[in-house]
Order: sequence, then structure tokens, then C-alpha cells
Amino acid sequence: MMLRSIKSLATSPSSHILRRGYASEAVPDRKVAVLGAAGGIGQPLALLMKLNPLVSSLALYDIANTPGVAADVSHINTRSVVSGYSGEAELGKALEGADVVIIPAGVPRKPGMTRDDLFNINAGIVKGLCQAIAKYCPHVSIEILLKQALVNMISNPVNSTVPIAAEVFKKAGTYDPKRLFGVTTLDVVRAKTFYAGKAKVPVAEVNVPVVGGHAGITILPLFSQATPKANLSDAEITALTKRTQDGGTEVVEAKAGKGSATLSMAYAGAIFADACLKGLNGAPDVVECSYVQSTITELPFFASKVRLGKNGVEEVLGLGPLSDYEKEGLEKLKPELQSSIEKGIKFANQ
Ligand SMILES: NC(=O)c1ccc[n+]([C@@H]2O[C@H](COP(=O)([O-])OP(=O)(O)OC[C@H]3O[C@@H](n4cnc5c(N)ncnc54)[C@H](O)[C@@H]3O)[C@@H](O)[C@H]2O)c1
Ligand SMILES: O=C(O)C[C@H](O)C(=O)O
Repeated sequence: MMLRSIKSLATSPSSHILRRGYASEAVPDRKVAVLGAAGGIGQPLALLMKLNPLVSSLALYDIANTPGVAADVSHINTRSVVSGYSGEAELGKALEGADVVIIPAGVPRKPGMTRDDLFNINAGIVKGLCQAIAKYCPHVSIEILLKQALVNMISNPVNSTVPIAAEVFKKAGTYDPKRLFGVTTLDVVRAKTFYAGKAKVPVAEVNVPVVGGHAGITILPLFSQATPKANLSDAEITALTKRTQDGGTEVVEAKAGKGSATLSMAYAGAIFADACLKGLNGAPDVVECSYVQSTITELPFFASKVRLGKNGVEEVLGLGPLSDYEKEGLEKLKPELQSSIEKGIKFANQ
């Protein structure tokens, strides 16, 4: 295993842009692998990761159709070198040396389905991919420690696929709870958009934490903590909460059988992966919501704000003060989230 070099980009005219906000003087090489890269999310996510100056190597893997996507994206004149991998025999090469692995592999919902209805197919897909990650991803990082890649799980049902991944890694002896994330950024993206529209504030300034999990009532936006502050009525908060919880279904119904959110998800996935890379590179104050191993409630996995750093999760941040409505929502979501977690753990250990 080779220690990858830290290349100085100082000769590049845009180096000051790449270095902005980083503790280190140089931008290190970082490999990102996307598993499911030829899919509805995978393709635009590959595009967005190709645009990210923190990525030096972009590995695109799918069971089919990857060569075309990789050839297409590779012509974009940005920093990263793109490689495409197709079929299980090439999975190891796609994963080797990855710093961040993003997983949007699996089937999406059709109208009338819940995310849990995807469990039977996606649980097996995720389990297989995580076994490969455990086998191929531990690598000598720039900190010269044996570490597994940061895993960004997008495949649904996230409430169960993250516990599945954790169990697979535990069995392989590679589990580090700081390096496994359920991507719930789309819930935050939606909460920000819907809040800005209702509160009539500039969307770029909006912050709203979303906690819990990623399905129906387990998605709990904390509009009482939203900034900029706005004087919304209880009925407006209830409507905003419901719309955020049903955001995925809104898209599934609008697409009428042609899948679920892909473009907004690619955007959200790219934001989260960028935050992971910034954290790895030592940028200060990188905070995003994510579904991680947690002790802030009695549930073993829970989404909340997390501080990202050189080791992945540096700190799981608390919930902060909740309104009575949010406290009620928190208690209501716990049994559903608990049972989705147990379902994932049971499946992984079968
Ligand atoms: N976390 C979230 O917020 C969020 C948001 C939107 C969608 N999703 C989920 O993301 C998943 C993908 O959605 P999509 O719209 O991109 O679906 P899609 O069907 O368009 O693409 C999925 C891709 O995964 C590939 N795939 C299947 N099995 C694979 C395997 N074993 N290894 C590698 N690739 C494999 C397929 O070939 C396909 O290209 C779904 O489970 C969906 O529910 C999650
Ligand atoms: O709703 C879905 O099935 C996809 C995704 O989880 C979403 O929130 O858009």
C-alpha cells in the first residue's frame, strides 16, 4: 500500500480558490468512488463530483453501463481523473484507495410504495457492496493510519441500510462508527427550500436542522431552530413539517412510475460528500446533518447535526431546544426508527 502524495497546486492560477478555508497549505489527493454511478442519481452525482476541486480521482462503478458515463464525464476539464468500472469483477479496483465511497446503488420507489418496500432488493445490494468496501477500502491514508473510507449511504431504506453496513463492517473487523453516514442532506435541502418560500426569506441564508431518520415521520425538521427567524403560525409549521416529510413521495408521484428524486438528490449527495472531503482535509467548522451511530437518544442510529473532521464524525451534536410539537414528533418517530434499525441488523446477521 502506498502513501499517496500531497501535491501542491501552488502553480495553478486557481490555487488560491482551492486552498481557501483549509488548515493545510496544500490540497491533498482524494479519491471518491460512486457505486451505482450509471443510475438516475449516479450520473448527475458523477457530474457534480467531477466539478469538485477537492477530488483528484473519481471512480465510477455500476453493474452495467459505466463505460459510457465515465467516458462522457471524463471529458470535463476539471482536476479529477475519471475511471469507469463495470461488473463485480471490477469492484475491487473501483474501491481501492478510496477516501469517500458514495452508494446510490439500488432500486427506487414507484407510486404507492414506502421506502421500506425497497428493503428486499436493496438490503442485499448494500450488503454485498459493503462486504467489498470492507475488503478493498482500508488503505494507508495521508495520516499513515489504516482507515476505511468514509461511506455515504444513499440507498433506501436509509434507516435500515446504514445499520446493515455497520453490521457488515463489524463482522469484517473494519467498523468505525465515525466513518459511516446515512445521507439525509436532501431532507435539509427540502426543509430550507420550503421554509424560505413560506417565511419569505432568502433561501441561501436559511438553516434548518433535520433530525431522526429518512422516511416519513422519522424525518423531523426542527423549524423552531430555523434561521433567519420568521413568525410562522402553528398551522404553517405543521404544513412545512408534513411537506418535508413527504418530499420524497411528492417527487415519486410527480414522476409517475419513472423513479424518485435524482437531480435534487445528486445535489444533496454532492454537498454531503464535499463536506466529508473538507473535514478530511482539516477545514474548520464543517457541520452537516447525517444519520450516524449516536447516543443523543436511546436509538443506536439517529440523524442530527454532526461536526466533520479528519476522522469523519468528530462530534455528534445534540438536538438543541425543541418546541412541544417537535418533542411530540420525536417520541412518535422512535418506534418506527427502532424497528427499521432492528430489521437491518437482523438481515445483516442472517
Ligand atoms: N437518501 C436519499 O435521500 C435518497 C434520495 C433519492 C433516492 N434514494 C435512493 O437511491 C437509490 C438509487 O436511486 P436511483 O434513482 O439512482 O435509482 P436507479 O435505478 O436510477 O439507479 C440505481 C443504479 O444502481 C445500480 N445498481 C444496482 N445494483 C447494483 C450493484 N449491486 N452494484 C452497483 N450498482 C448497482 C443500477 O444498475 C442503477 O444504475 C434508491 O434506493 C433510492 O430510493 C435515496
Ligand atoms: O422518496 C424516495 O423514495 C427517495 C428519497 O428517499 C427521497 O427522499 O426523495
